Amino acid sequence: MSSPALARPTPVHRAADLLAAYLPGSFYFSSPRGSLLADGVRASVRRERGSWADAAAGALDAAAALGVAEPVVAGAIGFLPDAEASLVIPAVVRRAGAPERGTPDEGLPGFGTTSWSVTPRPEPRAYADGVRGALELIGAGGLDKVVLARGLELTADAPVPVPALLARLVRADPGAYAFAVDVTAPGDPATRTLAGASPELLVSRRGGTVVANPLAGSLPRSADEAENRRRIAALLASAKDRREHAHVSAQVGDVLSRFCAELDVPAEPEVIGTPTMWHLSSRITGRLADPADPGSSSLALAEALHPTPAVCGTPTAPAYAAIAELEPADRGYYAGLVGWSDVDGDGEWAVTIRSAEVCDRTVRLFAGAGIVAGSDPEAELAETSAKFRTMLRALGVEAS
Ligand SMILES: C=C(O[C@@H]1C=C(C(=O)O)C=C[C@H]1O)C(=O)O
Repeated sequence: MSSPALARPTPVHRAADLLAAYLPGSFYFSSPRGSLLADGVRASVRRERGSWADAAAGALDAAAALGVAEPVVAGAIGFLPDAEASLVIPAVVRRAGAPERGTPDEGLPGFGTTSWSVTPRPEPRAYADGVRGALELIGAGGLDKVVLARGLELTADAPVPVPALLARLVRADPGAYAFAVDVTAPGDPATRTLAGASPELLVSRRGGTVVANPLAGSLPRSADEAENRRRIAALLASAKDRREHAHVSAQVGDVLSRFCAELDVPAEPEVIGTPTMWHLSSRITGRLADPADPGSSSLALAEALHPTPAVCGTPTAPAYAAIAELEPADRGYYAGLVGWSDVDGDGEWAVTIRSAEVCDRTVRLFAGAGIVAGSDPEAELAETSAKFRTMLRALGVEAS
């Protein structure tokens, strides 16, 4: 329960208006809790050493001292420990409710006339070989789970309209954590944007209440409802998927227990669906021991949790090493985190999966799958293909 001093003003904007006002260079983030659109840069958050959360707290305090009402830090952090990050204190922040569900499809911007060239990196066969390599590392001991990803590089015949892409992502799944973040790096030929619709909440914090919702253990969604019921039952009954999931919920629970006075980790996962996938899911809730501690901000919690075994593996260090050995490309912002955190420490951070980096006519995307003893290389390859569909459909590359 937040005290009156912490209460946010009622949003004055409609969710659809915020989405329509997004332009490349803005920051957009929507979730079942609400939407946020941020424009302009009051300050960039930089760190020499130490955590992003400490750097962000310093920047938020400096903005508050200058009289900025309710400053927010917003942006994304890449996968690797020393990865690139794009975190700013925006000049203007607008908030609205969650995206409305069931909006009619007319007026949905399309990519109808765009033709694409699609290059898998690596080739699907090489990915399946990588999964075999991961199974060997697991068999040798010291590694229980590793998440292996593969990439696609797409080139369109015209610049990709990121506002249309974002609108299509939100329309396809209004319950997703949808985002678009400017991640332009020095040397990029044009604005580079990370956009996506993630099903996975890394952590959210409101007052003293913390929620994390790790996912692991997946099957593609079918067009046939009877088949979907079979798949949901199969996922719940699969010992391999349960093991894959248990690594994640245990680690997330362990990390949050360091911050929480009360913590509820469900004994059993449930199944959640996206328009393209089914996932085993654990909604973990807790109450912070000391919500006033700056070390318990939503960004500090997110950094403590990242990378969970949902995107890296268990134990973390050998999983990082296995990814460096077996994945040919740097993940960039994929499998990192995206979100916002305010001056009270409240905020939301999602895992940057089902995402792509878009720069002019090129799109780079990744999808991964968790490998444990008993994983089948062909099934893992098929799982990554299914996970690509979230972005490919939104880009109009693949018919739904
Ligand atoms: C790594 C991805 O997804 C993650 C891996 C999952 C799995 O292995 O079952 C499920 C959901 C995500 O936590 C991805 O979408 O690229």
